[in-house]
Amino acid sequence: MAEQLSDDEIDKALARLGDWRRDGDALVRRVDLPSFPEAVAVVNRVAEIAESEDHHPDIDIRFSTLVFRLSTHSAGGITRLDVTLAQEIDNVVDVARGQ
Ligand SMILES: C[C@H](O)[C@H](O)[C@H]1CNC2=NC(N)=NC(=O)C2=N1
Repeated sequence: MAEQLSDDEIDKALARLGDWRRDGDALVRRVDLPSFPEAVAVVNRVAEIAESEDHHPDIDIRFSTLVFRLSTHSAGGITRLDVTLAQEIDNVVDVARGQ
């Protein structure tokens, strides 16, 4: 089972994950997409990745704005699984934006 990262390890991960912040026991990123269908397409792609890894984000969908919250429930905090998923979400968002 993945273990909680230390505060220092989380800070180092956040330095690489520029669009993410820490909120207590979770990594959080807000993403603004141009439209609702594009936001849902990002959610669907992230859902595929989450299923394949058996590691699932909390996702808030409000029109074309998404907020992802990543935490490892079984560990009670942030683990390497959350850092990996954050990077993968960044990749999905970049592709959706054509970057
Ligand atoms: C049984 C299943 O493997 C577990 O419930 C998985 C599913 N997805 C999960 N997702 C997250 N974010 N944390 C978990 O601890 C977790 N556990």
